[in-house]
Amino acid sequence: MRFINSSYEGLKDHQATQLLFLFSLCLLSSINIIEATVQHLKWEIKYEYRSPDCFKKLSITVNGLSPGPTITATQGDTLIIQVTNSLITENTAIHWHGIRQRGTPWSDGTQGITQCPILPGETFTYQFVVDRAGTYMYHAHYEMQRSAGLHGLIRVLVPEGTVEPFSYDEERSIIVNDWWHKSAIEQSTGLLSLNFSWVGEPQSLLINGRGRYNCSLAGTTDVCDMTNTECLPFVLTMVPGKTYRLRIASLASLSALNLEIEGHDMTIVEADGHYVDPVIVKNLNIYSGETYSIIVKADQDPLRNYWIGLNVISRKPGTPTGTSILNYHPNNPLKVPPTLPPTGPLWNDTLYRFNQSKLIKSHPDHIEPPPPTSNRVIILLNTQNKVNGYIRWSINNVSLNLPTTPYLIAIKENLRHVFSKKPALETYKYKTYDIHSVLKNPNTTLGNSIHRLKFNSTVDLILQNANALSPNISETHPWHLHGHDFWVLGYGLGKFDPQINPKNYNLVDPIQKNTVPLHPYGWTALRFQADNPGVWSFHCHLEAHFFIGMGVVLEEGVERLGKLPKSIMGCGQSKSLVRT
Ligand SMILES: O=C1O[C@H]([C@@H](O)CO)C(O)=C1O
Repeated sequence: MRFINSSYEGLKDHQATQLLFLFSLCLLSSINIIEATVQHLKWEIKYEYRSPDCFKKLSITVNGLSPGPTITATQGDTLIIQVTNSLITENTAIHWHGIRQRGTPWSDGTQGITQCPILPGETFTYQFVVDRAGTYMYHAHYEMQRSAGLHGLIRVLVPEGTVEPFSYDEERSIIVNDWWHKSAIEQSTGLLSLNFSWVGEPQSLLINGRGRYNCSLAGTTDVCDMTNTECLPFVLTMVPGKTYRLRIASLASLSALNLEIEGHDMTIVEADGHYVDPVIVKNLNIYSGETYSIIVKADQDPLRNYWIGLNVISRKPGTPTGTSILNYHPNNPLKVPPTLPPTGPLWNDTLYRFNQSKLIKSHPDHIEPPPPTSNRVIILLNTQNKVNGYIRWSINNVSLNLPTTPYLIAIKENLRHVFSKKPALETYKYKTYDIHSVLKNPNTTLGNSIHRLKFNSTVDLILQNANALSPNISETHPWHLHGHDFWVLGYGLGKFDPQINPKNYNLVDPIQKNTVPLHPYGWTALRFQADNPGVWSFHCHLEAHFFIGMGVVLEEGVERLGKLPKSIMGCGQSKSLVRT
């Protein structure tokens, strides 16, 4: 067992238990010696001025970086991440997106759900095992801090000696996201105002934290400077003839994105930590919260550079193409390609996106088939509504309002009265709902209910899209499930028919994911096993949509958990628990 920068001192009880568990694994493993590493990371979260697209703005950094440092670990490693909140006036919490947190639900990092927020000046320690190789991400899960730049990538490598079902010479990582010049606070205040103030389309698209705003639009050179080296494009250098694995993560707040590498095919080989039956595409649609690995060959004209273009899809674009340079070594990295950057597919070509979603299947040698039937089917209707004049998003006519006492603590410590159990999700009568029309009465209610799933049961979640508050608008919503992967059984356009559509589910080789798109006016059918004791949110990964209610909270097997760490407590009614 290797220890990186580690020390036993100061470990909490549950941390010690986990180490003991790792030791036992080493002892028990007489055939394969499991080499598990414990990595200690110390992070400081801070506001700092940055100019990722030439426009100077406050960004949230991790140890001075936005995007934050990439975490690289090997399957089976334990990560101990000590997060100090130096935001001065804001709380924070960090979610490890795609890591299932088996046995450590209190480290999921969802404020209001699994923990109290980390107060300014305080330090909170996350500890968890990365139990499956793949590409994941981390990001703030507090208010709208993710869109201020608190995000980064997690690479979990396969154990030494394990062969992946594809080969490459080298690998690189790419984070894509959208960027506004209005702060996250301004955006969230606008969303919570009676006179709803919507931020609109992003000013820039960033690739590895770099974009380019046309400063002549900014009106003043004080805040926008196109000679600032911070906004030089990201350059991906490739050696002619070599093959590359690109790990791509979307940390967009709002935009569905399309990534194209001019003149180069992409072979999709991994999605959300699962191997894909390889498919070749000209460009990749990627939704907020998703990760992919693609294989790209440097097999084009080595005498020139090429554009990597990032475009908004699904919403009417108001943002220029984000660009990076694919540099063929040894050309000058900043040699401008002689062509125009890719403009991507038509933004409103839903069928194109729908068909690409359907292409993603499990790799034939890595199929873990889903249970053939489920114990419970929950249809989740996605609607845009109003509550006393405020715009909200709702699921089955309830708009989620997180309680001040996190659910995990409330359930385990007998404080269940802080939230309601009703209404049960299945009681919503969606049968007569016309998904193609604007609601005549858009009023709905706020709720903080939690939905208990029978431990180890198999659950189908059917996401159903509908028209928003304006006519002829149905948005794309990427849905993310915490604590689990689900099988993607099917996508459809139109209204889900519980009698007919399940007959066409893919039960043979569905991909497993943790984030999946719900296409405009369509449905997406998922199946998962409720086998991870804890409280888990399932929500739209668009920052603004979750912020105004678009999610549900699920619970399973909490009674099986041992004592909760006191470090997650201290807010709402859990204040009294830390005093005792
Ligand atoms: O949540 C949203 O609000 C606006 C619009 O529906 C109301 O202005 C928009 O485009 C969203 O995605």
